[in-house]
Amino acid sequence: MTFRIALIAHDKKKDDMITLASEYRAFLSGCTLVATGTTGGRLQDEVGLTVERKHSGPFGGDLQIGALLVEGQIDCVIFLRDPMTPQPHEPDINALVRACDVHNTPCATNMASAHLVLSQLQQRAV
Ligand SMILES: O=C(CO)COP(=O)(O)O
Repeated sequence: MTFRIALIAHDKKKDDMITLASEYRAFLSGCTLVATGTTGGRLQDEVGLTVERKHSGPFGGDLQIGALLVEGQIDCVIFLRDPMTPQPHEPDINALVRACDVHNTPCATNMASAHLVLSQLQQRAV
């Protein structure tokens, strides 16, 4: 079984995303991955993952991923949000998280929940 996973991280959480993706690299390399622009670029360059890159978050990337999710093309969202820094595209961020709730799609917004979700999916993929 293969999963379609969206990976997104705010700037101060991008190092955490790289750490997370490196830890789950073997599993993630067997998944279909989509990411916002800058996050996706780092995942490609630093972890060697193949990632479909959407626009950067402030330029609509969260909305693009939200649209895919609404169309049933995303199984899980890992969205490492920065709760300490105001974001210019806060409405887009809220729209994506809301879409996850509307469509009952797992959405991990911090490292602890991301580990739980990815380890569970990894087990199911075997
Ligand atoms: O802002 C983001 C999510 O809201 C992330 O966008 P980037 O991956 O392009 O930095």
